Amino acid sequence: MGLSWQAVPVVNLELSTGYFVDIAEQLLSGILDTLPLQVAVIDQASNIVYVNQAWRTFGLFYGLELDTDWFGIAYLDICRANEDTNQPQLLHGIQKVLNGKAGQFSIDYLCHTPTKQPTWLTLHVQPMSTNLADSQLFLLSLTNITHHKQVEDRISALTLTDPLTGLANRRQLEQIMRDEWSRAIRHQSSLSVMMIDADHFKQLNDNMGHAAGDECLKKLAGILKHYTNRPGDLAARYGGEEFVLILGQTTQQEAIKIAERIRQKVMELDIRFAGHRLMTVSIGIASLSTQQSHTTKEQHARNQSLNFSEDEHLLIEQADKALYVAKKQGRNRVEVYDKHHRLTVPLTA
Ligand SMILES: Nc1nc2c(ncn2[C@@H]2O[C@H](COP(=O)(O)OP(=O)(O)OP(=O)(O)O)[C@@H](O)[C@H]2O)c(=O)[nH]1
Repeated sequence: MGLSWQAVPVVNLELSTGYFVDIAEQLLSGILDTLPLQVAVIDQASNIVYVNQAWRTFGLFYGLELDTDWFGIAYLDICRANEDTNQPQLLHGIQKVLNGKAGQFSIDYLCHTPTKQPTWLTLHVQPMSTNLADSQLFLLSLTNITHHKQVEDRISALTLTDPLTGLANRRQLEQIMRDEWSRAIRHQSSLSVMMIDADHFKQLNDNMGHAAGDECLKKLAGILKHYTNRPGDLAARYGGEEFVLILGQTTQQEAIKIAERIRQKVMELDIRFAGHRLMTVSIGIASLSTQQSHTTKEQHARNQSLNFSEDEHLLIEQADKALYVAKKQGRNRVEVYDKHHRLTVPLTA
């Protein structure tokens, strides 16, 4: 028999209770099977008592048949078998709801199926207010949020990346600098920062044109990327024709070697402008040695009011001063922050 919303109240009056329940069940399962989100009902032991069509369809990606008998399978066992990201939090959260210790639980997690691209899902579980069964039932839903996550990732890449060179932008540089600075202090390890500036770039632009200037910056960025491959390293465009490298667990001596290689590689690009002039870079280096990070850690311990956010900019400021000296000394050279102006972490009185 066909069913429409208008038809329900009219036929309702003449229906026996059993027949009405039958129609209501059809209507309900029709609604649940039409939903794009995956719905299951589980009992207190997490055993599945109902799944909708979207749930069955998603089962195909695990290599299961559409008519798989889901009933009686413990959902927590499924979670344990799939070593998805956030599995411990997922199990813990569901268990808390089943034990009545939480009113509901939601989590976003990355789900790996053997036959589908990794899929981001939001899992939501909460008790149902129903007296249909002796035991408490719980509604569990899975919503596919992969598309939203991809958009989110794209936006965050755009906000953290320089569009011309693909290197980190200043915002990302500040975040990573903060992390690497506190890591160096915590582990009393070395940390170096390098500031790199293209020489006579105004002249290069004027002579070759702005578009060619852009291409030169991209080539320079490619070299910088090559020397920042280790975890804790970052190459960032600081602005215009100025770049900053963060080199985690890198001593001053190691940073000098890297800087010299970068300087050589830029010359090997053999970009010439204004007749004969070779494109070159000037580089300033500042380093936090293991002793200095140790001292800084002690100072921090002594004085909790010391402001970390002021400290983390110190190396960039010092590298900038060293770069200024490199420019003054004639360009196409590497300078280290002056020994006589050793890294001094500000101490409050
Ligand atoms: N093509 C291009 N040029 C840029 C970009 N950003 C900054 N510049 C140019 O870089 C030049 C920097 O000039 P200056 O600050 O005078 O420095 P310089 O000519 O390199 O001189 P020194 O640093 O002293 O060697 C300016 O002409 C800017 O217009 C960019 O994204 N693309």
